[in-house]
Amino acid sequence: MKIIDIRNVNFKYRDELILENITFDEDSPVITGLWGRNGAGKTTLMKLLSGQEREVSGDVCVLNAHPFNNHAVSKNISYLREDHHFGKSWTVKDAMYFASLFNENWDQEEADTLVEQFKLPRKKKIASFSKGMHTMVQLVIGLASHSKVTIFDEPTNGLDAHARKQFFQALKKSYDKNPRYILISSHHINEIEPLCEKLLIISDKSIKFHEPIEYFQTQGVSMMGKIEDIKSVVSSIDILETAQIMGRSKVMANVAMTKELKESCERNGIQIEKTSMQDFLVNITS
Ligand SMILES: Nc1ncnc2c1ncn2[C@@H]1O[C@H](COP(=O)(O)OP(=O)(O)OP(=O)(O)O)[C@@H](O)[C@H]1O
Repeated sequence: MKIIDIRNVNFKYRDELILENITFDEDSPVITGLWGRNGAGKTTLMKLLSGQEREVSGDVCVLNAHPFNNHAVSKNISYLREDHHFGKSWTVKDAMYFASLFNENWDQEEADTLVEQFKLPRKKKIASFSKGMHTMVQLVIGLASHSKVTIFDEPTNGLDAHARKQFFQALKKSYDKNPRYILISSHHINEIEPLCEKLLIISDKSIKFHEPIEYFQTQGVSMMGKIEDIKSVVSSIDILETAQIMGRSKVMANVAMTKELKESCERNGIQIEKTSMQDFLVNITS
C-alpha cells in the first residue's frame, strides 16, 4: 500500500491555478521536508493531503483513500498549523484529553513527557498562553498522536532557539520509536536538513524535486575563475548565476560536487566549493 499517491493534481482558488500537475508518491515511512518560496503552494499541498481542500482534477490518494471529507482516512492524518484554535476555556489537560479521543495511536506517555519538557502549565487556559506556548501545545499533539501521516506546517514559527531544538529532538525520538510519514515545511532548510531523509521542493506551481537529502548535499557548486575555463568544465545550461568579482567570474552551477569535477577545476585553476543548500534552492527556484 502506498502512503501517499498523488497523480496529475491541479488545484485552483477561484480561477487562479495554484498547483499544476502535481505527481509524487511514497510507500515507506520517512521524514520529508517541504520547501518552496513564499506563495509557492506548500500549505495548499498540505491541505490537499489532509483532506481540507479538494483537487480540481487528478487524484489525491492518502493511505489508499481520497482524504477529502473522509473521516475513515482523515482520522489517521494529523495536520498541524500555526492558527489552530482550541476551545476558549481549554487547558493543556483538556487539549490532550480531546486529542487522545480523536487519535487512535495516541501516546499518553510521550504527551506527558513533552508537556514536561516544554514546561507547559497543565491547568492554565491555553487562551492565556504566549504565541510560542500555543504552538508548543500543537506540537505535542502532533507528535503524541503518532498518526500514520503527520503534517507540520512551519512548526517552529515563533519558537525560540531552545524550543526549536527541543522540538526537533523530540520529533526524531518520536519517529525512531514509531516510524511514520512526516511532512514538515520550513523556510529554514538548514534547521530541518539534519532531520529530513528527503526533500520535496515546489516551484512554478509544480514539484521541482522529490529526492533523498543526499542529492541536495552534493548538488550545487560555486566556482571562481575565468569564465571560459569554467565553461570548459560545466555546461552553460547548468549555470544558475554569474557574478563578476575583481575581474574573475563567480558562477553557481547545478551540478554535483564530484571528485572528477574537483580534479578538472584544479587542472584549470578554478576554485570550487559546495554551495549551501539554501543558496542552491533559492537559485534553482528563481
Ligand atoms: N483561501 C485562499 N483564497 C485564495 N487564494 C489563496 C488562498 N490561500 C492561498 N491562496 C493563494 O495560493 C497561493 C499559494 O499559497 P500557499 O499558502 O499554499 O503558499 P505557501 O507556499 O504555503 O506560502 P508561504 O511560504 O508564504 O506560507 C498563493 O498565491 C496564495 O495567495
